Amino acid sequence: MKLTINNLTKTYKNGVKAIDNLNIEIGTGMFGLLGPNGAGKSSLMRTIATLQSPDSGSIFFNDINVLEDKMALRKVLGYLPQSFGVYPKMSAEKLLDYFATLKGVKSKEDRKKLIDEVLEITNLYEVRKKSVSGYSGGMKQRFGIAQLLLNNPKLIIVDEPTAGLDPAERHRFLNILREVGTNCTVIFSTHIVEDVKELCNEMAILNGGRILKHTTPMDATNELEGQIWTKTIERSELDGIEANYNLLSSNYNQDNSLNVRVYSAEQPSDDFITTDPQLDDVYFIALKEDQIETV
Ligand SMILES: Nc1ncnc2c1ncn2[C@@H]1O[C@H](COP(=O)(O)OP(=O)(O)OP(=O)(O)O)[C@@H](O)[C@H]1O
Repeated sequence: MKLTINNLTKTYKNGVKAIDNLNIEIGTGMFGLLGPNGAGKSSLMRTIATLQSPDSGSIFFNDINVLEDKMALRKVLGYLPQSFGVYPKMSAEKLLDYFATLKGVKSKEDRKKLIDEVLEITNLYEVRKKSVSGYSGGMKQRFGIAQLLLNNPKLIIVDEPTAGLDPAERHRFLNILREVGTNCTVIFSTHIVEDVKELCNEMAILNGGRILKHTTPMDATNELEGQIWTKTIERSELDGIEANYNLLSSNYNQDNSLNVRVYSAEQPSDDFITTDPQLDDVYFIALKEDQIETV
């Protein structure tokens, strides 16, 4: 399985360049697309999902020319948008039956088998008779996965699916995605670094419509070994640290002191100690370096 994107560019009518000459290759497995608000994640995903056209560039999924043959891609695509809109007052079972009919599953028996299967996978079987409009946020997201599984997709695109979920629901959702993502390409967008760490074997950091880094979570953190330094400071010292060092993040402790994390090839000063690099560090470094370059 291979998704290949070359020189993709999209500028909206208001002049915002949401995708800027983007090139990437994505293989089988869970791929995390990490980026801040407005980075272009949804624009990229909608373009891959054939819901909007780019200005230029090409997208291939295996041998399907996505921009030329939208229908061929749609047959193998499962897409969960950022917001699904309002669900009708219909049970999950009935709504899935409606979607399966739309997707061309003609036999009632086949539909029943398929629907039971996707309800089991998404842990919704017990609540299949309940109205989807009354589901919690997490259940709705799992229902979104159930509906996209109906056509046995080879390419699954999920746009910020964990936004707004409580920790238990988020966990349940990620576990389901992990299960369905073993034999296909799953592109998963998020601004939560932890999601990528937990779920993805490959990742890219996106900002300003460009790929800043394409890596694996493990390689990315290994690369920073020995270059992340920490110390505990008082709140009043923070401005000085920010002015003198490459500050990545600061977190409050219970006693209102702060733990700061600094990026430096050498020990910044005697009172800093090295610490294990985290994926957050990778993300902050990529965004900082991009900021410096674009200034
Ligand atoms: N239909 C549109 N018309 C004009 N500008 C748009 C449109 N959709 C998105 N944009 C702009 O394009 C840029 C990229 O937006 P996009 O929604 O793709 O980013 P994102 O990474 O998904 O952000 P978020 O995490 O906030 O959803 C932003 O500046 C956004 O305001």
